Amino acid sequence: MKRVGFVQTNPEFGAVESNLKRALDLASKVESDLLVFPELFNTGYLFLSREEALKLSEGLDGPTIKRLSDFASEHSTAIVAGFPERDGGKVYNSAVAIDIDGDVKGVYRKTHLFYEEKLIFDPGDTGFRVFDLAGMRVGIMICFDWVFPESARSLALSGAQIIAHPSCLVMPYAPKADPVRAFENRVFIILSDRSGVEERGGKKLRYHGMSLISDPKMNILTQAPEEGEHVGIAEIDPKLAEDKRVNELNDIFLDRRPEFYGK
Ligand SMILES: NC(=O)CCCC(N)=O
Repeated sequence: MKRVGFVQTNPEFGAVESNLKRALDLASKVESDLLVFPELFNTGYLFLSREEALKLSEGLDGPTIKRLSDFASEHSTAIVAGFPERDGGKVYNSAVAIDIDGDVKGVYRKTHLFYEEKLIFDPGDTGFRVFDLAGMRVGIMICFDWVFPESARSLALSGAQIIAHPSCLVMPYAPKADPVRAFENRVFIILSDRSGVEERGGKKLRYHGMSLISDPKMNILTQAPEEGEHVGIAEIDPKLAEDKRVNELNDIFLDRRPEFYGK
């Protein structure tokens, strides 16, 4: 069995140090093998320009990743966390995967940018990736990726037992949809959504929280409320995600007929 969880936070835009501190203080209250932090958890979401995103972005050798890596090795907890990633002149809406010894296994760069993110970030170029974290196969999709069924399906076909879903939900659907994505792929999903309201540059965004952990049969094992900062933990058997059978004659992956599925 493994203990996995989400850390739902309400980051203050641009206040990286205090956002990091609050998230890690919350995370240190639990014992877990894997914790998922929200999309852009260290900076906040409501960037007003690409320049602002470049200014607040960091490489894998930056201070945010260092702090997360130190936490991972001190607590033997693998981490998936969303952050604005700088790579040369590019800036991505990314999520880092860090193993229990603090080893930075890599990043996933958000494939499907939402609305004005298209004016801020470069489109992700990693494709959907599965990482070995704490002895589990963990795939990552970021927020709006969930709308495209191909995201979760690609990760499940690549062997993900768990999908980490760091998010800043401005629409209320993902907490209803993620258990379905879990069921139709027979995987666990950890939705780690931020909460709170951001108001800047004449814009206002309200986030939905409702972080959750779903098992492969659509059971919600734990869920946070819409408001506030919360850690949610569930004890799971990742191997349950390897059983894709519906009954003795049907298997959701062996029965696929991609020749009829179009592009
Ligand atoms: N940050 C995002 O990608 C928001 C996407 C829309 C939603 N699913 O709320």
